[in-house]
Parts: sequence; structure tokens; C-alpha cells
Amino acid sequence: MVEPIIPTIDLSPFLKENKDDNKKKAMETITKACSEYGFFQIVNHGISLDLMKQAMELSKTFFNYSDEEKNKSSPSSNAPLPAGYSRQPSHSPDKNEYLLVFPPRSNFNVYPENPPQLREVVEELFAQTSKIGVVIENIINECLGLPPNFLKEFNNDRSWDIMVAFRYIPASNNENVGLREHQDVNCVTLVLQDEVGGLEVLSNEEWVPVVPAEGTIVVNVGDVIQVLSNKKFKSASHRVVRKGEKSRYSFAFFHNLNGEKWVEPLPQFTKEIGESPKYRGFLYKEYQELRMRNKTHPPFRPEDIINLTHYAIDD
Ligand SMILES: O=C(O)CCC(=O)C(=O)O
Ligand SMILES: [Fe+2]
Repeated sequence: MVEPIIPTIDLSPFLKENKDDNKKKAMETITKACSEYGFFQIVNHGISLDLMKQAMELSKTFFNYSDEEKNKSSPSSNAPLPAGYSRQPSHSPDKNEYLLVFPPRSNFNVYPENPPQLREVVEELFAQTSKIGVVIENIINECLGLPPNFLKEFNNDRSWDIMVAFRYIPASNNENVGLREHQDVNCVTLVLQDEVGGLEVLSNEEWVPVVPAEGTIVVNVGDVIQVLSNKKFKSASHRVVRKGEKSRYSFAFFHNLNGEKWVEPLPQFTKEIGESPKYRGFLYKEYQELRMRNKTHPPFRPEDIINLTHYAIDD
């Protein structure tokens, strides 16, 4: 049988203490997926279907309110990212609106008052997804052969993590961009998508759809892991294509990194194996800010959009 391109991993063996064979096989699959294109999916991750459905329903209710109502929760703080409700600027080809939240106890958060249950459910989803982020980072740590808990200690501040609820409106006859091709800046991203579909991953120059499956969470590796591993693990190129008729709703959880962290290829993937670094080091918040500028002030020429190649060292 030909293996599906985007493998689905049963996460349950990793949520227990003991080592077993299922883990070994899953680790091989994850290593392959992360080396080739940086995407896989997980099931049996411990988040109840009920919570996922509730969060989706509340998000739908919120996004279906009038602009006036939604704008009541527009960003107001000087947070590093705009917490609260925003829409992409009208000159952006990306057609989506979103609600961005920091961890539950963060002072940056601007939550809508309505629907009233939204805050509690989103905070619960945040807390549970955050735990999975740590588990996945730990699995990646092991797949990369790093010393135990290396990434956990390097990335030990969860206050920069964010979760974003998205709505993508239906495509029209002449445009269907939801989110242009990009790679995520952070360490690991977890995505919950509804049944509409439209998320696509670039693999061997072909766009492969990540077909929605109830209860399944999509995982992708971000730029930080790509740099640390000196490109052993790939930060996947992906995009969202809007379909006709129905709006698409999703939640993306970004297992992030403290902005003051210095990011550069680790010696395990350079000096120690005689390879030259593929990136120069950078302060994480500097890169995150540059990437945010792409969204707030989209450059006129596509080639001026900043991504990881900004720090790439040519061979
Ligand atoms: O909405 C999605 O499915 C993905 C969103 C995404 O790729 C992002 O926000 O970086
Ligand atoms: Fe993304």
C-alpha cells in the first residue's frame, strides 16, 4: 500500500509513561514527515471532540456578528501581536478575519463579551492544546536526537504562545486566496479545521490538500525548528485556499518562543557533524516583527516579503 503523504499519528502512546513499539514506529513516521515536508496529523491526542466542536460553534457565532459588534474587541494593548479581533487589511490578498488570544492569564487578551461562553471554552482549548504542543516538541526533540528535554529547556516560557481563531469567507468567481503560501515563524503549529477544507501543503512542488477529518489535529514544524536543526526538519510551505459556498473556520495554535531568545543552528547539526550553518543567528522577536510587518504593510513586490531566506547563508 502506498503511504498517505500526510501521515496520521496515534498520539496515545506518548501520553503514557512507558516506552513501547508503537512509539518507535510513530517516531520513524514523524521523523520522515518532518524531514520531507514538515506536516503530519494526530489523533487520540486527549482533546475531547466535544470541546473542539463547542469551540468551533462559538467561533462561528462570534464571526457571524456584525462588524460593529466584532470591532468592540479590536486590539487595544501594546502586545507583541494584536490580541483581539482583526481582519486582514483590505489591500491584502489574504481574505480572512481572526481572533487572536495569548495564554489564559495574559493581560494582553481582549476577549469578546459575546457569545458569553466563548472565553471559557477558548481558554480551555488553549490550555489543552498547549499541553499537546509540549508533547509534540518533546517528540521532535527525540526524533532529532537532541539531549533529553533540550528543547523544553530552551523553550521554557509559554507566555509568547498564541491561538488564533480564523474565519475565511467563501471564494468568489475570480478570487479564492484565504492565506497565501507561507511558512510559520514559530516552533510547532497545531491546527483544528472544520469540515470545509482548503489547507494545502507544498510537497515536491505540488499542493497537497490536508483533508479534514473529525477530531484530527494538523501539526506542522515552524521556522525555529528548521533553523535549530540546520534544515534537517523542514518548516512546511502551506496556504489556505477558499472554497465556494461555505465559510471555513479553524483554530491555529502557535507553540512559540520567547522573543528574547537567540535562534541559530545548533552545534549538533553543524560543527559536530562537519556541516556549515545554513542560517545566521537572530533574535527571535526581530524576525517575528519582520514577519508581522508583511501582514500589516504588505510589500508591493512579492519578492520583498520577508521570510527565513532573510537569514540564509548562501553556500
Ligand atoms: O487556518 C488554517 O488552517 C491555517 C492557518 C495558518 O496557516 C497560519 O495562521 O499560519
Ligand atoms: Fe501557517
